[in-house]
Amino acid sequence: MIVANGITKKFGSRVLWAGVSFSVDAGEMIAVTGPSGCGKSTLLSCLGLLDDVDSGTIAVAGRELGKLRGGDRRRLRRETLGYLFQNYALIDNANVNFNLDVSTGLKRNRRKMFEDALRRVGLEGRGEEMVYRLSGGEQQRVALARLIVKEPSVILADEPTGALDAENTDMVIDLLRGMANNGCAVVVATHSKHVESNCDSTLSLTTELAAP
Ligand SMILES: Nc1ncnc2c1ncn2[C@@H]1O[C@H](COP(=O)(O)OP(=O)(O)OP(=O)(O)O)[C@@H](O)[C@H]1O
Repeated sequence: MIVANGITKKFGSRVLWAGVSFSVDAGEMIAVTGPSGCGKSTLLSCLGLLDDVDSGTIAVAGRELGKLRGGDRRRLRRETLGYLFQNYALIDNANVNFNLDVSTGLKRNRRKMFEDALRRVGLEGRGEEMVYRLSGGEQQRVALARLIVKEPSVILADEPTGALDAENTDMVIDLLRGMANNGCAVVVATHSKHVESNCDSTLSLTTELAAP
């Protein structure tokens, strides 16, 4: 589902990572680890068409990202990619259900789908609440419910358990695992050994490459 071949990313003269190759199959969940600043979030952004690598290639669902232009990039983002990033990308000034609605397209039985997703993230019956009134951890779980509704083939999760307590951390791990078991390729950037131990494999980035 994801194949990265010899990818390198620099900011100015600073090399974040160089010659990195890995693949993530459908049904697989991998952890991306490494010290703060080593480029985990940047890697997820490159996989998710939010940034570009300097060299090497990335293919997602058989499409080479560097060759995609406007409409094709948008389509891949909309139809294939699911993001669970630190700002959650929620619409604060709207209720929870509205935020789930933006990812459903033309799917039927939306109301039932939303209720089911909210139940699975422990927010049963909270669909009418305004997002700005929710806690950080609750907002993170709304973002997760949005992924459950969207059913993407690829999930890019950046420190998805950062704002959560132990119980909710396990719920997030279980849900991501469940989506992987349903055929999704899941990439999780994390500092948590617990999250890492629940993944199938680990891609470890180091800062050694960044030394001047
Ligand atoms: N657009 C940019 N321009 C210049 N430098 C950038 C840019 N984006 C990120 N960086 C730098 O690249 C480095 C890697 O950032 P990134 O957020 O990918 O690290 P990370 O491994 O996810 O860190 P953390 O674990 O702290 O979240 C940082 O030093 C950051 O300041």
